[in-house]
Amino acid sequence: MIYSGSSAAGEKWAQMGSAIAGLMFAYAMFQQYFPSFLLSFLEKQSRKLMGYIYPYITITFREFTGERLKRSELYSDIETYLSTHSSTRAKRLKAEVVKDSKSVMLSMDDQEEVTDDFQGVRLWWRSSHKTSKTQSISFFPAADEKRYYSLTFHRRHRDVVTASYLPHVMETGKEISIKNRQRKLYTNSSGDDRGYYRSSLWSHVVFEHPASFKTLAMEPKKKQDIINDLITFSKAKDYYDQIGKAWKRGYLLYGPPGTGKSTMIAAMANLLGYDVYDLELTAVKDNTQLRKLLIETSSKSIIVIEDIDCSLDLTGQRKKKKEEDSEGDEEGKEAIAKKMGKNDGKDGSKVTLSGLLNFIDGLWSACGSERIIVFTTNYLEKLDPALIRRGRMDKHIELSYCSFEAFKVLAKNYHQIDSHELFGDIEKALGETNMTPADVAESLMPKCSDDDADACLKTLVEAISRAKEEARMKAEEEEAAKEKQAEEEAKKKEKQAKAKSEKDEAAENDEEAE
Ligand SMILES: Nc1ncnc2c1ncn2[C@@H]1O[C@H](COP(=O)(O)OP(=O)(O)OP(=O)(O)O)[C@@H](O)[C@H]1O
Ligand SMILES: [Mg+2]
Repeated sequence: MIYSGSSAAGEKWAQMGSAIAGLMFAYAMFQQYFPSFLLSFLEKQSRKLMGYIYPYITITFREFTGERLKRSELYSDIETYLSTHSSTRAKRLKAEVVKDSKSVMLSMDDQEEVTDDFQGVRLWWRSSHKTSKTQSISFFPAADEKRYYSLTFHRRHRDVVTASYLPHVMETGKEISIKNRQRKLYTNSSGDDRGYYRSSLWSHVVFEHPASFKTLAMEPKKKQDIINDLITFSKAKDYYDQIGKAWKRGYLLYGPPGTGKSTMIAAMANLLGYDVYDLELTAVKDNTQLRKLLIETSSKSIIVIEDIDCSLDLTGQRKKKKEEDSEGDEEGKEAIAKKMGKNDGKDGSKVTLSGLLNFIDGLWSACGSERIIVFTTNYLEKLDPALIRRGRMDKHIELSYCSFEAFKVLAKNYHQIDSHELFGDIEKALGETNMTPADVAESLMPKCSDDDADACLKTLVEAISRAKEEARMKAEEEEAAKEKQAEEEAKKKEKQAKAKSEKDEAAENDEEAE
């Protein structure tokens, strides 16, 4: 239980404060007139005396610790813990919006004091801040103001506080923040777009994509298989520890445009409650920046690199490598990739294949945990085998043209129907034509308020037969082009043969004349 700062405690502390001030003054007088051995004796005794009359211990928890001014996790946990425990009691509160911008989290304002009871122990929490007195101009406005929480308790409860109370605060704080977590969609901005020095490499917006596995059009068995894989991964911390692998998993989503690759990433994030880091490789300066970006990602996140084949000329690097280096050892790879990196400089990014491979599966990839890396591509065959080998991309998922099973999911999403007389025709037509789920979805979407399921399904049947006709014409055109090419080649060959025979004849005539 937490109560707001009781006046009894306040008075008690005020009295103690004046007693201490008196002692300090007396101590200053002693320092002037007494020899040092007597001073140290008196110091010891006064400390003992202080122990009797002021038996309280205070622990301070600062907001920022460490060199990189990283916000202390413990501070955040305490803040969240006190937000639920103290907001009903404290009189001055700060408000912050959380979770889908629908709820507000209240936390203690500065200089506010609350008390908490834990296993019969009374504790006092106080939030304060110190403003730096230096006159220097700072790049970091936040760094001048140092916030901290102080926790005061009787020294006889020291063991309870350190062994049970603080872990309880951390655990409860973490639980509450997971519940309130507002998920984020991050993107990496190029260096110039960023604000002042030392700001994060990532910028973010709230992640609110409505996609889910329920609405994703796909064969049910395949879908369930992916869901099971994801859930198993998210619960496998101990297993990954046991087998000595970093707790991460790579997915490669491939298939033609409009088959639901991006939609599936959103569904994955929604299923697991992870943040999404959409990594734009072309905006990454070099391999060092790529590593920094990786370090700055949080756990419980999905790192996405869309259209990996377009992001960098990775295959080109590898091909060159193969030409120049037949051994295929790791060092060779590094050297060639580095060389190619120089060439890449002209289009703004110096990220190399080697840098990317290290990002996914190197030593640095193990810092942080519970991360999923997803690559998407339209052309699987364009990718370097090193990039998509198991361990880097553990699970390869093909998203292909709309099957009848996938269509049924879309029909249910868009019109809440499980069957219809047109389903038979649609099943037959979809079996004969390649149509993406995006195209099917577009036909199923009502175009005016009068459009019902009947109308939309008819539109779809028409769209499929149009697509079939287009595909037939395209195939015919291709066939005609092929025939034309073959004809031209035959003509060319004939011409060459004729020219050769004429040349031979001329040579024979010359010989005869001689
Ligand atoms: N399998 C699917 N299930 C549900 N909707 C889908 C599916 N595939 C595509 N769509 C719909 O089509 C649109 C495009 O899909 P999406 O962006 O996921 O395709 P993509 O595979 O990422 O394409 P690209 O390769 O061009 O990036 C989405 O808005 C979505 O509504
Ligand atoms: Mg996409």
